[in-house]
Amino acid sequence: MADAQASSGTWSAFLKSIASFNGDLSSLTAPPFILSSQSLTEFSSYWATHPPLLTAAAAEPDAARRAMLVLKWFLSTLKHQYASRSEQFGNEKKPLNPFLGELFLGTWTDEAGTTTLVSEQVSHHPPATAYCVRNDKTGIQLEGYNAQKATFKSTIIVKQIGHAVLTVPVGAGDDKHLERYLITLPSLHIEGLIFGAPFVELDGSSLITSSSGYTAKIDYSGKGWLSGKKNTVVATLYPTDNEKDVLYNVTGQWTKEFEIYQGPAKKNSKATLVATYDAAGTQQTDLAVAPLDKQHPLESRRAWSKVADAIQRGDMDSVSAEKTKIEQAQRSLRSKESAEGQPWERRYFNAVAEDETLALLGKAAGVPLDGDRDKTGGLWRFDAAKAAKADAEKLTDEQIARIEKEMLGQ
Ligand SMILES: CC(C)CCC[C@@H](C)[C@H]1CC[C@H]2[C@@H]3CC=C4C[C@@H](O)CC[C@]4(C)[C@H]3CC[C@]12C
Repeated sequence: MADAQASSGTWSAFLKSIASFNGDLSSLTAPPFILSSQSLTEFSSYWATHPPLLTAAAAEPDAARRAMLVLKWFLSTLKHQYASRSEQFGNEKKPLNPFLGELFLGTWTDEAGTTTLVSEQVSHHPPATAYCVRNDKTGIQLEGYNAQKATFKSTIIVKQIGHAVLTVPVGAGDDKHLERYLITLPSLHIEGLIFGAPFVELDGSSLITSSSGYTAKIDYSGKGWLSGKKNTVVATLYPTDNEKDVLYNVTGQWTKEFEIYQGPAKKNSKATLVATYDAAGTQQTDLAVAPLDKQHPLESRRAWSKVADAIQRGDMDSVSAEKTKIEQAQRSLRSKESAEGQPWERRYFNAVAEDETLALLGKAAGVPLDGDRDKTGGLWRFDAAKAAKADAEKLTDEQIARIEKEMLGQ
């Protein structure tokens, strides 16, 4: 509390500044206690905090049940995606604004096998992060990208732009194929701003549409809405062409517990209960990240280590000095690139002209065929050949020093 007291002056100045802000979240100058030493590239890891849930659909023979398991996994990610910072620190924080080419790489190892994450900042203007999560045992893959559009109306309102695609290898023999799920993202707003303890609440709805012909529609609400409880979630799963034929429904809170029932909600009873999920009680698998000295120089924690240290120490002069080094190096690199007509080459992703999944499912999920590329810098897709090349690369000490100088101003 002493902290909040001491910074209450800066907090009201901060509130005034966001009331007149222009939609660019990275331009907000937040008071020290709200600054996170974690960059947005790290947030991609929230998609697989429970690899056994992510991969569960691969072993399920029934297509409708697979769609239900995918919905369950998606809902299980929400707590970490949207509430983990406020639960850990007592408030949401302002993440570091990634630089173009920033990477976040890691591995989960558990009963689901080995699951790897690559996350890359693929666009700077507008800022967009792309990611790919791959599981070795099942061949399940999740890829996607996202950007945010913020507005201010009593509080910070954030619309997520972008989508994710989950591919699940299913069937046997002649029927072997990849089932696809196109996933859209909920919108959110910040609550608790005037009390100096901001946290995320989800609102609106999102969809998961599958190539097997099912759609899940997920509705989000908070305190003072339908149920009056915060972090409320209600979902229905139905054949994409008949929203009235509800096969499963979900009700609960994405930070606590939710139940999955067979059939429409009006028939919910003990007898129709299919599964329950305890978000608070389910153990997550920790992501293993290489030690700093073994990381690529553009990996997030290594690249931002001086800024992060300064944030930990509360040394705001060093924070801004160290940030400026990276920002200036990035600016001169961009002008060099445009002078030479050589744009920055993404390490794991390509901006593609069109995409099969969007052609197939985009309409049902409300995702435009071009993947909103004007707002995300591209329709970004993972490139396995690039990834294999990147993973095999060995940098010499000279190369590392050069990257650190040219790209990070070190
Ligand atoms: C703390 C307040 C006062 C400052 C504003 C912080 C803003 C920039 C933060 C608060 C919550 C954050 C969001 C929380 C969770 C996610 C899900 C993740 O998959 C993509 C990024 C995204 C969508 C974050 C984007 C940045 C965000 C909107």
